[in-house]
Amino acid sequence: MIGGRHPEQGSQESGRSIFADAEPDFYGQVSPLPIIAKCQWDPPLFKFSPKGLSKISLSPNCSPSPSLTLYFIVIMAIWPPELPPPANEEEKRSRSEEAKRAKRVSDEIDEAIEREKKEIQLQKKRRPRKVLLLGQSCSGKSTMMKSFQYHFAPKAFDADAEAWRIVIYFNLVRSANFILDMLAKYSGRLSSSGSLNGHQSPTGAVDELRHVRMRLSPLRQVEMILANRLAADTNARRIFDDDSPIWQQGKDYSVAVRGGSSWKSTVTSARQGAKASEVANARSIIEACKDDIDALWNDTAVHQCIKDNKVVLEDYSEYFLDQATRIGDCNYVPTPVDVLRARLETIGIEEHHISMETGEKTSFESGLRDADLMEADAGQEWIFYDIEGSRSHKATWVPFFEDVTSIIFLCSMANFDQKMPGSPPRGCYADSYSLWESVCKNKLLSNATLCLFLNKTDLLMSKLNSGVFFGEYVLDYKDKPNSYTEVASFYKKTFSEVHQKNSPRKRHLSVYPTCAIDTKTMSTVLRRGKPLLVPHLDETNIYYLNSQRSDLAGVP
Ligand SMILES: Nc1nc2c(ncn2[C@@H]2O[C@H](COP(=O)(O)OP(=O)(O)OP(=O)(O)O)[C@@H](O)[C@H]2O)c(=O)[nH]1
Ligand SMILES: [Mg+2]
Repeated sequence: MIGGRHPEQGSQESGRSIFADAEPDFYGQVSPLPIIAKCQWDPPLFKFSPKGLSKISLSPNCSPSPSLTLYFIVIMAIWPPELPPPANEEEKRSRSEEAKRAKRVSDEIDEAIEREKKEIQLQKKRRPRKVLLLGQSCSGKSTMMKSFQYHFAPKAFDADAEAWRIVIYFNLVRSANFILDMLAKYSGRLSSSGSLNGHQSPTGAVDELRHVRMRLSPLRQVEMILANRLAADTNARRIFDDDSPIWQQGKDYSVAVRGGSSWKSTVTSARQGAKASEVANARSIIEACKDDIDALWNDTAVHQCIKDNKVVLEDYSEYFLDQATRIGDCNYVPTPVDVLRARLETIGIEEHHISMETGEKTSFESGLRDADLMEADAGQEWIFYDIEGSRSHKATWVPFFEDVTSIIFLCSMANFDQKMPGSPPRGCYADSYSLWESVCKNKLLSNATLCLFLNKTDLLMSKLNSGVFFGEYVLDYKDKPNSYTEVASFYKKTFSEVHQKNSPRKRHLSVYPTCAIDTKTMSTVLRRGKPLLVPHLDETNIYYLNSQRSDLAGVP
């Protein structure tokens, strides 16, 4: 139905008609309001929408006076005029035919409007959704991206698992060698009574520990092979940090890749030749060493040494060392959690294209508000820009990302007791806080929806439970209770205030405590946008490392 009255009441008058030959782009533009009719004055000045007087819209090219506007409003209200009853049968028939024709035109216009609406919606949907991942190094950006892929593009995730296998081996071997280095450093303190730093090894023999170290010596070569395999094929860099003592920094070097996902195809493509046999060789050495790695890691003297000397292990080390026998098995196939745990440092800006396979709802687009959840089509493309942690600070890249739809900022809640290198070094909490502040106040990013993921809830919990005091490192915390709920609430409150104070415009901020390696809770966050909000935190609902450490299934 178009116009103010039904067409049967009469619609035509010579020279003027409210029935348009209305092409949707009558004014050479795609209008969000459906064009329903136009006045056929020459030149046409107005177009009307079907929803009555309130929705009359003007051609962008004309600016009529208020009296002229009023005139058209009145015309719309009274148009078309009442016609006198037909004088004879022929006139009645002709009017009826005219009405039918008008109805046909009306229906065609309705259909065109509907088509136009659908097309616009489709175009909006087809546009790739762009998400910027920001945060300190090691805050979990790449892991969050993998988690998104795991939930919404599972086939692509599975296809990548083979490439991650090499990273997993590398992480395991690197961790074992790190422990060996630490023991070498403290071997001077191996006392004649057979104890390490005064702590008796459960085997009762430090000699046995020495033998284990000797049997694990081929792992040096394996580490080099895997590092070269990952690095050489991928323009990667190996970072040698000679100045930092490895037993404190946990990083004598790390391996990183550049350039999105291309490294995965290069790593998996070489199935034959020298490189493939090198990797096969490395695998059999790992298999031969797996029980010794396990024995080393389960030696209480090793753990005591870590504790006494405040040695910081990489986040992934405990997990992979716990899983040494499984990973070392010749039939080992990486699990999703193994892939999420695998660590490969990002260099520069990585662009990841993820094509939605499930067509499920995701909460990412809308700033995680329930009301706006997006029903994505299968095939919907997402582009994640994963920015290297240290680069996140230098906002030179910002102008390239003005059109991103969402920003996900990851703040690790577990590194508050560590220091960022630099001169002078500053605490990781302060560093993340200032990075967040600069993201919030950036005008060029002000149109993007903002999500803050307070990540590594599991590590925060185990750290607080082990007796590390948050208030000792973050003075603003004062003497509040050293509990997970209080600390997480503190993070939420202070970071929300920073956003409120600095955002160039009023916008919604969603804050979520997350554990990026936990597939179950991440499913809730990513799919429903309704995870465990900090004010209502229930500690029992949050996954944390239990005594077995490898059990990830304990999330209710
Ligand atoms: N325990 C635990 N580990 C996590 C969590 N999130 C990430 N990790 C681990 O932390 C390590 C670093 O995560 P990444 O995702 O590589 O960090 P990133 O922010 O991309 O770091 P850069 O690439 O250096 O900028 C990986 O080993 C992850 O498996 C978490 O919530 N809990
Ligand atoms: Mg990364």
